[in-house]
Amino acid sequence: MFIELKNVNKVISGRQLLSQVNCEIEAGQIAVFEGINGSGKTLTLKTILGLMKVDGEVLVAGTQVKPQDAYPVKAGILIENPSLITDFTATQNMELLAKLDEHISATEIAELLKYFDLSRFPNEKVKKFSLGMKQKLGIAEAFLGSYPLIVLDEPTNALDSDSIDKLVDLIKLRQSKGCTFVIASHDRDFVEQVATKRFKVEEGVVHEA
Ligand SMILES: Nc1ncnc2c1ncn2[C@@H]1O[C@H](COP(=O)(O)OP(=O)(O)OP(=O)(O)O)[C@@H](O)[C@H]1O
Repeated sequence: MFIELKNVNKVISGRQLLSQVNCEIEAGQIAVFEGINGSGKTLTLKTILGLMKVDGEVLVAGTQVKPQDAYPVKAGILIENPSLITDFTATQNMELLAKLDEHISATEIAELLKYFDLSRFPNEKVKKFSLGMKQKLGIAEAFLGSYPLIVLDEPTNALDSDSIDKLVDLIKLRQSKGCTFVIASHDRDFVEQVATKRFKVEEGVVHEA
């Protein structure tokens, strides 16, 4: 099993935000967590990535996830709003992220930016970008480095339908090369197109759909 959550609980200020979560995701799956706003999708993704301390056990690629580590799980990540430096251009943002991994080449950066139609304004700072352009840059960053795991929180937010089609194609291409995806989304059309495994999240309870 590539990802395992065993009896995971999270309580903040007396509120049970994740309740006895058990789930298993095999390598190469596109696992989608669905649920209404505030149901616990983002918290589940953060748990998998070790971005939040929880009670219970979290395993990724057979290793216990330790939130106290600097970079607990190596993955491509788009979680909540893309964390972009708005005074940088798209390329500069990608180059900054690429510093984490010596294998990332300038060609890979250029190809991803071109794929998401972000190379038309090479000197434009991100602060001038539209919401959709920022979202696409956040997605491009998540695909950078070809990590075996990519985690995307509401990736279709602010995207036009052509961009969603491109995202779907790229997810499927990477899956065909063995990448595992964990996605939170309430975009039903998108979920129908990509999901190979679906989980419903309701008030912090996760069950397989
Ligand atoms: N740090 C925190 N402290 C207290 N409550 C929190 C914290 N983080 C999240 N919550 C609460 O936990 C619940 C689940 O949050 P989560 O962000 O996982 O929702 P979600 O399913 O991703 O929703 P959305 O679709 O709106 O993104 C929400 O009620 C939220 O208010």
